[in-house]
Amino acid sequence: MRLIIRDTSKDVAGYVADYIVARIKVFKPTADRPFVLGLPTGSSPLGTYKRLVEMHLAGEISFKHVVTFNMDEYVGLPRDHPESYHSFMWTNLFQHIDIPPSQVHILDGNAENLELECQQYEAKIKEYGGIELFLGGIGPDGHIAFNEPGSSLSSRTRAKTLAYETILANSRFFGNDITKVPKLALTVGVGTVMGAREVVVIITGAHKSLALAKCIEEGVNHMWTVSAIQTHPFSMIVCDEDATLELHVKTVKYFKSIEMVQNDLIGRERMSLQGSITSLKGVDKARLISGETSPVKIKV
Ligand SMILES: N[C@@H]1[C@@H](O)[C@H](O)[C@@H](COP(=O)(O)O)O[C@@H]1O
Repeated sequence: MRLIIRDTSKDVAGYVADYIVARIKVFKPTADRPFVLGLPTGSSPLGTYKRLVEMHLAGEISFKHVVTFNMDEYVGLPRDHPESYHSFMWTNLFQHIDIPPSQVHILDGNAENLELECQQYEAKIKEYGGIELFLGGIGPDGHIAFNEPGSSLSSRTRAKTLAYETILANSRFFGNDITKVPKLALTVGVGTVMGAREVVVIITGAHKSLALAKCIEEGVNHMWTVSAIQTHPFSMIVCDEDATLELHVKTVKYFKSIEMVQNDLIGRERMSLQGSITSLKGVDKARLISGETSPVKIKV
């Protein structure tokens, strides 16, 4: 797992958007072989979505051959409610880009049979050959999607009762009235997220610093479900300085030094390639294009 630390949440958004765009470009998606992207809601990805829209409008990226699967949705909230995750995604991303609506997948929290809805969602992901890159955010209690503390780390898409802390945190979107926050949600499981070929998690703000520390400095633990990322073969957390407050200085220095060494390798790789990156493939190439990681694999 890599930890990328940027000064501000805006820098984090820029980094993540550039990275996703580079990954899509290198993948060269087609109608028959689309790029399958997992997406979160919340304030964490907002800056990234804004930047993705800007890049699309500037003609730098097309989403025509991108298929998306969102992480979660409230149960019982009308689809057109301003706080439904359907509304969130269309308002902040989908309506501004060229993704065909048929390629957008969001769980239906109003489905008659919620269990069947979840099973079909998993089946659909499988049908597309799995998720190429799952982008996530976390709650202050370290939950990913709506996988609240105590969720099984091998869980799949299902209905979940929300933790009181999450209801409280999300009440800010419902006029600070906790009675208006749905208490149940449909969510992909920790196992669904970790089943993606790559996982990228955004963690910003001092209120997430304890979760970040638990996630990377302690063991894999169902009380901090995002910590399952430690078992993923290809993952990255992108955080801001504020989120590092609870980390040991040694941890911060370690991950910064790894990035420094990698940047140095990128420089050398670029020189030896003399501007050509044609010999590189897939993710290695994306990481080189995004300008932040090296095509040379380093065990971290
Ligand atoms: N289900 C969502 C999560 O997917 C999200 O990561 C979390 C954090 O939201 P924010 O980014 O606004 O802090 O909120 C909700 O609980």
